[in-house]
Amino acid sequence: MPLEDYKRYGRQMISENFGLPGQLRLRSARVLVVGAGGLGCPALQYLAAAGIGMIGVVDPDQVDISNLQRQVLHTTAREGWPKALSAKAAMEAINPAIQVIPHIIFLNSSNALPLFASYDLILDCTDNPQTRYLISDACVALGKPLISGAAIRYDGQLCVYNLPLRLADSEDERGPCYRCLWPVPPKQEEVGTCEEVGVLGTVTGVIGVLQAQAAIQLLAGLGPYAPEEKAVPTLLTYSALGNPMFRSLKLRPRRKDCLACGREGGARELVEEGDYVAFCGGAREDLEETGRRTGETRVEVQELQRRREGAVILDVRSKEEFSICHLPEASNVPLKTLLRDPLAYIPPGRDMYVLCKLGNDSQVAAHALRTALGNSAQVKDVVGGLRAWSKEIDITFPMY
Ligand SMILES: Nc1ncnc2c1ncn2[C@@H]1O[C@H](COP(=O)(O)OP(=O)(O)OP(=O)(O)O)[C@@H](O)[C@H]1O
Ligand SMILES: [Zn+2]
Repeated sequence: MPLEDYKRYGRQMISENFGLPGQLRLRSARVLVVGAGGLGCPALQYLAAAGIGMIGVVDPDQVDISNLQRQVLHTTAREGWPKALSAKAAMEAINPAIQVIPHIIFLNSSNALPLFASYDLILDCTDNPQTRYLISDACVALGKPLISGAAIRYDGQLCVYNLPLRLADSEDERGPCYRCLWPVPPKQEEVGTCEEVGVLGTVTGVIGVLQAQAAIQLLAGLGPYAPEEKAVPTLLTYSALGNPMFRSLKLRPRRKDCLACGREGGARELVEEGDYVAFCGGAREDLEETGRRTGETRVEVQELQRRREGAVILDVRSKEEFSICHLPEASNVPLKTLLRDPLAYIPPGRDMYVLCKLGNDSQVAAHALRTALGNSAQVKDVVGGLRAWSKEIDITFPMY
């Protein structure tokens, strides 16, 4: 090892059971991180600092200002850069001795297997179910451990799938895979994204750092991953608002009927079939596109602008979103509250405009109101919501 590395990594090398062998294992390791977003950034930052010899970064996306609250490797000055390149620049500034390989691609069933083959360990730092199933199947097919993280709102999860249970044994006994735990994908309407329901930067930070921690421990053979230990696969859950904040659940063994790990060659077949989008319920419609579709009772923001004085405007966003910005004439009834008793919110005989951020929730609300009224055209929803308002009517109206 170069002399200066003794100085750079000294504090971790002197930790119990780490030593020079631990550092050399990190140095010769190849780790792939899929997603350089909220989870990927903190994970990559610590993997780079700890001296993982080769780190691959997969992300097709570009840095946006709305990412910076949690995607801590990116900077305001690098807005518009591919995230993989921005992450590489930040990681090399921390540690020039490591090799960072950017892959500016969307991971899919055609590129996953050849890409994963050159790495020892995979971190799933993505944010959608179809990619999670793909990554897991590819890891099972190639026998790679998968360190999976997830975070939304104030909550997060960490799990090591396909975990080699006895690192010292040649016998390939593994813990469960992602499909063993989640054989059926979540319903699309239950999959809230960070854009829709929010996430705290510190929550993705906690989980991303734990992913890096698990990677370092696995590679260096520390704690439950020490050669003489038998690893116990667990699911760790974190809730920033909870008490306790952390809970650890011991996982059941692999499912014998698992489509991926329960039969020889199953995982590879699944990857090759590449049916992930359909399996997870088909493509999600683009929010803005759905919001643009017009119908009889759907009005454009220009009509709302003309009719706003004296009109009844119902804003169905959450109270938190309403508190960020709203039209002065609007009153706030969050969608969930409205759906419980739509009739309670209908003003007798007056036109009502239903409004939300993008024009999706307002359609659901307007439909419920109309049904409660017996299909009256009195209720109109605003196409494109407040985003359209801020683009087309008032550019000083804040968009978040
Ligand atoms: N199949 C995939 N291949 C490569 N990267 C992926 C894939 N799926 C998701 N990602 C990346 O994972 C990252 C997840 O980051 P994060 O959850 O913080 O959300 P985001 O997409 O950056 O932000 P927002 O949801 O607020 O728009 C994103 O950068 C995204 O591009
Ligand atoms: Zn399985």
